[in-house]
Amino acid sequence: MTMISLNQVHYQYPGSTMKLAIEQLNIQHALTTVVGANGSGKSTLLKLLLGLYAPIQGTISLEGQDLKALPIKRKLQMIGLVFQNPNDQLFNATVLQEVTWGIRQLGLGEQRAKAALTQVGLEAELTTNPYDLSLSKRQLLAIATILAIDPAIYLFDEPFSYLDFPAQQRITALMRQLSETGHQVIVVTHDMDWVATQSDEILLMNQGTIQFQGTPAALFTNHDFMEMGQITPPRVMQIAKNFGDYEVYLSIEDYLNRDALTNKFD
Ligand SMILES: Nc1ncnc2c1ncn2[C@@H]1O[C@H](COP(=O)(O)OP(=O)(O)OP(=O)(O)O)[C@@H](O)[C@H]1O
Repeated sequence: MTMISLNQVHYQYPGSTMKLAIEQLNIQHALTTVVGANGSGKSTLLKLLLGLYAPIQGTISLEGQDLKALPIKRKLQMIGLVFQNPNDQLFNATVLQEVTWGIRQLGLGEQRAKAALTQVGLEAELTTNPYDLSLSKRQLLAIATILAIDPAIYLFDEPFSYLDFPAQQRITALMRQLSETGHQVIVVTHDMDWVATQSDEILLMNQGTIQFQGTPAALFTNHDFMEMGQITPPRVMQIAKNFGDYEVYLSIEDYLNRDALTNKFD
């Protein structure tokens, strides 16, 4: 797995008062989620990790190599971002051309395009114009463009906003598979049920800074952090609370096995 390190990274949009300031951060878990209130800097962090924005000061390094010193092709092979809105990512005339575009820039085998489309279930749409697809399928196509390149690090900015339920399940399974095969997956999401069940580690952002780095159980037992991030606990915890049970449950399975779980999170 690729070690991502941020050292004294500062960033500010021209003309904006929002300041991102991360003094020291190492991301080394397979599946990391980034949570926080609207405007706390989550998307900005992903764009800095992608190298789309350059820090005003400080260093972002991948496996000890300074991101800004990496040749562009190498960077594209190391890290890929699925944007929040697929319309920001798609610009070719057909689904196949869309997925082939990126791998052609990198000189990779074009057979990867069809394989990536099969992975997201779009193998029957090769000649469709991306803008004739439903928004859910368009988001799957945006994901396939990155899958075809298969970078070491996948960044997803609120990937579930446009996905229908079967597609959400498909992409969750895919992320799991990627994280289990040596990739690093970093997901920005407001879906706390998903965060609770899928995260190896959570980063909580607040006003451009990282305020918490740890496990789901540690986050969902800390009311100060939840308030800071305007986070509600997973629904299963809210339901248990209605029955007077204030324990930490990350999933329905945790709740059903609650006797066996006693003290698990202590
Ligand atoms: N291109 C930009 N120019 C100026 N300010 C920006 C720009 N993009 C974002 N900002 C500001 O930077 C701050 C952080 O934005 P960012 O999109 O990173 O937050 P976020 O945590 O991803 O929010 P959300 O959950 O709403 O997507 C916000 O105050 C936003 O208004």
